[in-house]
Amino acid sequence: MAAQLAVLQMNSSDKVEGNLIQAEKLIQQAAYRGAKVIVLPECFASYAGKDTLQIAKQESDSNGPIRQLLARLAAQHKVWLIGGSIPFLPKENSADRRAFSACFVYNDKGKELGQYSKIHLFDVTVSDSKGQYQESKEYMSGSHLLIVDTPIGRLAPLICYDLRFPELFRALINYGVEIICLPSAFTAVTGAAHWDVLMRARAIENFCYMAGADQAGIHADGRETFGHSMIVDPWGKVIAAAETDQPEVIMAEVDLNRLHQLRGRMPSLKHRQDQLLRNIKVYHYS
Ligand SMILES: O=C(O)CNC(=O)[C@H](CS)NC(=O)CCC(=O)C(=O)O
Repeated sequence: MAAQLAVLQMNSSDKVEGNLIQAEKLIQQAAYRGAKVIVLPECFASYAGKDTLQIAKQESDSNGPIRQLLARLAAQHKVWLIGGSIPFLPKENSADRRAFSACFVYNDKGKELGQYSKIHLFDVTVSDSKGQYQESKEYMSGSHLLIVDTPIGRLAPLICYDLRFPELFRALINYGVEIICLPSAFTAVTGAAHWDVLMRARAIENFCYMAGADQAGIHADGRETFGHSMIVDPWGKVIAAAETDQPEVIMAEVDLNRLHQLRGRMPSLKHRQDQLLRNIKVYHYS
């Protein structure tokens, strides 16, 4: 059964209220156009602000206003929401000074199913106006994966920089995942160099759909994100992409029959030689 998957491209500021209005408008648009699953971008509620820990504590349980809004919108529009990322600090970690960057997932009845917290943190030097990124200053790494069985397929969220770690995608494929969602805030510089290639590579090597919801444009601290939100099919074809660097809804059909047909015709996932590679002999002449 083919069904609609949507990714939202946003330009989030450091003002929560305006961002939530932007997110709600785009969710409404996507639902109106028939989306069954909607993916929000990384830091959709607040980006490049100074409120990470404050939001993380406010959202420490499902009564947090942002988590409540996502649950309400999912039920109201009867859509699954892959909730981008928000800062999150569970009560048991309340003494910590850093948060998790968490993607909360909601089914179409508004039930919060769980969250994935970003594992790989972007401590990187980029030749842009910000230069030195140190995500680990504000965030801690997550330590689990989340997989949900949705009406359009078995789906898992990862977040942004995770895209550069192919082993993480393989771990998900080993559990039968068919759609990998990537809430992101790729920098304009590294996005221009790698976003398209990495998104297509992950889709090709795992025969999965890739749904990248990216931040776009200029943000509160002057940093620029790449946009180019896109949906890539299991053959590596970009089947839907943002046409602008403005907030917009990008949608495509997911066809699981085609995904499994492709995996059958090119069973590379079955041809893996993990066992051999684990104990492989290596001859190194220098
Ligand atoms: O820190 C925050 O406030 C929110 N998090 C982000 O914007 C994160 C870390 S700075 N951005 C990325 O991970 C970009 C990855 C990327 O661009 C790449 O892998 O090339």
